[in-house]
Amino acid sequence: MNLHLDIAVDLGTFDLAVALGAAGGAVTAVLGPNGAGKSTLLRCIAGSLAIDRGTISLGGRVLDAPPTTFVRPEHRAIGVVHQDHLLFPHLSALDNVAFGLRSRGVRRAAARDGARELLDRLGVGSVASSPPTELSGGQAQRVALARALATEPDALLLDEPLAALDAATRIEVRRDLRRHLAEFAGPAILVTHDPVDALALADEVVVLEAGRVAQRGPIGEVTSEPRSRYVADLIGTNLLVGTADGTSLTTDRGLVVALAEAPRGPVFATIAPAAVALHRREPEGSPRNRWRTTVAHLDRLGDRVRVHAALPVGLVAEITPASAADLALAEGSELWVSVKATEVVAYPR
Ligand SMILES: Nc1ncnc2c1ncn2[C@@H]1O[C@H](COP(=O)(O)OP(=O)(O)OP(=O)(O)O)[C@@H](O)[C@H]1O
Repeated sequence: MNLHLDIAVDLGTFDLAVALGAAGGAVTAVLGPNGAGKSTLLRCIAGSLAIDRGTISLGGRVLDAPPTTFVRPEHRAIGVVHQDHLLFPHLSALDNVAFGLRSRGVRRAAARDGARELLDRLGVGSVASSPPTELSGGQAQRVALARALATEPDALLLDEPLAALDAATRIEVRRDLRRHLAEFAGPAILVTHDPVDALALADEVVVLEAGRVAQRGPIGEVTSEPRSRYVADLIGTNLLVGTADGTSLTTDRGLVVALAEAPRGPVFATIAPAAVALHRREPEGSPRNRWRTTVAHLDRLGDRVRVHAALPVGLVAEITPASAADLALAEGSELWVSVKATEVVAYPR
């Protein structure tokens, strides 16, 4: 059961144009900054928003293909889990899960049996008779997943399913979700802001920016060769965009960077923040890349300090608090930055 879509939607101030395929049994994470169009994409698949052009099909069945075909949301066999679970407040957890089965014509007793079994499977059987207001965030999210799975959907859509949970619950629900997604035979699309969710849960990643696919592929590939500032920021690495001539690369900010081996033409390049060395005086010896700059700002990140060099150098270095103290770094202070040519990893744009 594969999901295929190639769609265009025009919302006036925003337009979405996306093509993607998601295989049965695979989890595809959709990542992207606020306003990139992630929720709009899910609404199109779920059927709460009709597309303007293109097609959406699931298991070969066409769900939306204007102007001829539009399958209503309740006939799409797609389960949806939202960030805020959206359980019916006047129904118990059990009846929330049974509701979907009832609306598909399953008799009351059988629907409640099915719902009870699912709640047990998801580890929330003990709160079956509680109303949503008496559930913790983690319990409510498990009930919401049970409700989505109850009708045996052909595909699952999860819109930031872990975002409303506290840190400890999030880890627990993420682990359970991983297990349930592994058992799910259809395609699952997971919208998330959190690269940890994508790493833990997804097989494939699609990065959306401004309504377009900026990058896609297996998660390891996307993170090892970022092709947008959004992805580079997400994984915390330096991304250079420029043109290479075989020995060096000139960035779009006018910085010339020596390379150990270089493709020619338009390239991206990454430099790990830990590979950016800082010095109070001009470094001696081998580094071919050395620049005099100032500190634009400093961030403390766990047991590391991230030092942002001013433009046009614009690189971020990651050092220990002890080194930051040795270097007497403060915003505006002068420093030298060096990077070995072998630490610059370039790949074609
Ligand atoms: N019904 C609508 N009419 C007009 N514009 C809309 C409509 N719905 C969403 N938009 C716009 O579409 C853009 C994409 O919104 P969307 O909610 O899909 O982004 P998102 O990637 O899910 O963002 P977030 O991460 O903040 O949830 C936004 O600029 C939003 O204002």
